[in-house]
Amino acid sequence: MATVTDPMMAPHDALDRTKNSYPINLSWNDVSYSITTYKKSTKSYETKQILTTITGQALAGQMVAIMGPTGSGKTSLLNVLAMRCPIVKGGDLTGSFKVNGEVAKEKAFARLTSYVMQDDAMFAALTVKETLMTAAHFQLSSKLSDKEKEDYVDSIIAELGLNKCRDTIIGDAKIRGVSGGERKRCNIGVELIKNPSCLFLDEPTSGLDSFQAQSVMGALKTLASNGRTVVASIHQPRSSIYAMFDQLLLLSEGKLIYTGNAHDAVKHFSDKGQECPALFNPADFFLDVVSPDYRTADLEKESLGRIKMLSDSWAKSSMNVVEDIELATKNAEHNKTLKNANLGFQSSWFRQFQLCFLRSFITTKRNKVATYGKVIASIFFGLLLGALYSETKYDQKSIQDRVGILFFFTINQTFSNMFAVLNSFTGDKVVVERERASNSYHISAFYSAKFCAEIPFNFVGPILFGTIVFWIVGLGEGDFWNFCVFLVLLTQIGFCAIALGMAIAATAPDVEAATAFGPIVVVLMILFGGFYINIESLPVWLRWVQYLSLMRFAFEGLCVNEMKDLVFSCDDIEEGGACVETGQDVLNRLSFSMSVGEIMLWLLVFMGVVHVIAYNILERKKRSYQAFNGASAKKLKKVNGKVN
Ligand SMILES: Nc1ncnc2c1ncn2[C@@H]1O[C@H](COP(=O)(O)OP(=O)(O)OP(=O)(O)O)[C@@H](O)[C@H]1O
Repeated sequence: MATVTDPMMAPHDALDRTKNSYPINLSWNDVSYSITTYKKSTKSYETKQILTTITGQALAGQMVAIMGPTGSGKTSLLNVLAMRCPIVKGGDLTGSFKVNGEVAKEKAFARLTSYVMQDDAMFAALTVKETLMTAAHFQLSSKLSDKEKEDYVDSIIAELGLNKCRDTIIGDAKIRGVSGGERKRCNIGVELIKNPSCLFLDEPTSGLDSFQAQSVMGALKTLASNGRTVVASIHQPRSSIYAMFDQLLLLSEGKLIYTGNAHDAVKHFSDKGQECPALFNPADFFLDVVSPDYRTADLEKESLGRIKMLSDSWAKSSMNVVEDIELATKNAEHNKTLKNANLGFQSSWFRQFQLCFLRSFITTKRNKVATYGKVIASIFFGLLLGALYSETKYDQKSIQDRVGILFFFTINQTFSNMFAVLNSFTGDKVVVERERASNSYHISAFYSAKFCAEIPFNFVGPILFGTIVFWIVGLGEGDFWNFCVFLVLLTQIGFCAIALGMAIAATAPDVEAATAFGPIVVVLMILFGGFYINIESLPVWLRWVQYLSLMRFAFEGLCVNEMKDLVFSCDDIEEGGACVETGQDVLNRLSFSMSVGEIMLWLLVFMGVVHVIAYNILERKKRSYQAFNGASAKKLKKVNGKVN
């Protein structure tokens, strides 16, 4: 077993993963959680009671199961115990929760604990080893060598039985990767990296077959045996898994039915007249007894009556108390650790940037279809467009051709860059949320790394496309300097579009919302782009919108670069027709009056402002959690005027 420096303590305090130096004992009393919402149909406030006066404890060295039928409040209770109950409007959390007999600070507690969510949030293109190594670089002290970190990761891989798939990518619905069980174990491995003293797991066996479930729970039991506190919500454990649990907390309809020694539960139920048949899995039996049965009115009445009897009798039971004082005395020393836990980051900002950059870069690079597809499509469309506009000369017809092709460049450059980042950035946010909860990095390091990693792959295609078309069509009179300015403008437009994509992705709650909102933004920018309607023709009260349109200035920049020195022949004009003799006349007609330098500066400012907005949105989206004693219920009162 690897020995590694404890991430929370002095860097040279050796810590053996086979034992836990900082035991954590949790106790909670009368925990209730409700959500009050305003129902338009009844025009009144309704309170949904999710948890009702839950009392219990989870001690170091124990594996605790939170069981109950679906919707009984398992995840809600787990969130409360992990101090990660999301703030919901109208949410009210009351009761007390103590760590080693004392009230704990959320950040310090988060440092010593890990939470394995039900949905595995990892980068699909990274292998199991790369995923765990990245977590190790984020979570372990930078004073450890890479070799030490690798040994540590290898020990976790071995412990979780992931050796066979260590170099297989995680995968997702689109790319085939590791199996569901391996994915789940890898997710647990990520949370084990910081060597937590206490581990919360939401349905760790969901989606696993019976054998895989047994092996995952076996690994967790070993962790608990090493002095850690393991609390897991679990749906229907097989009997051998149930036998691993030391404590059982059984819920039904948000109420406590039993909490205490898991092996005494059968006797407790028997005392209440609910006899578990011989050779029956106790877990199955408990769920049968505490599940409401809505099939018929009679069955519903009978089952709800039984649940009420069981929960009422438990509420009156003398076992339904927790001794905080005893826990506090026992663990006074360890509370120093909790108070003095190092809340800072384990690696420098630059290292965080480097790791986030590498991860994003690898992710994009491994998406070969998209990467090579973009290059091939750029060459193909470049040649096609080149062929289409190859007859463009310097006559009057060519004015429309030139303006048209430049607006096409503007749309293409904005669209392709923005949409590439919309998808990838929105997907990344789920992982980022988990990593932020474990204080892995500054969000600024992630944000800037993501932007930089997007550049190379989104850069090549459009530049290739622009180069082919420029030379085939003979834009800018084939002048090399003009070509350089053209490429700089294309690059700037691409950078601005990436920034815009990041801002939309940061705002949108998910990929669907981002891809629905993205086209609306693009269409608005096209309308105010100066091609379909002259900017001088815009209603005065709407003119300000043009300053928000990337395309308006991008298009002006490309037009000015192309047109400023051009002279057009009037040979193809019919007699009496008006002739536009110079490129400057075209610019005047389009109401474009800025110089290329001014436009480049404007694009730079646009990009900077969008980045600042996007970054701030992301920064503010950090999840905050519900405090005890109804802080957010007051919020509802304030917002809506009254609470029932
Ligand atoms: N934010 C919320 N707003 C309204 N109701 C909620 C909210 N969160 C949870 N609930 C409700 O609280 C109850 C308990 O939910 P919870 O997810 O804790 O149950 P669970 O036992 O984990 O269920 P499952 O086994 O299906 O995951 C459910 O009826 C759920 O609909």
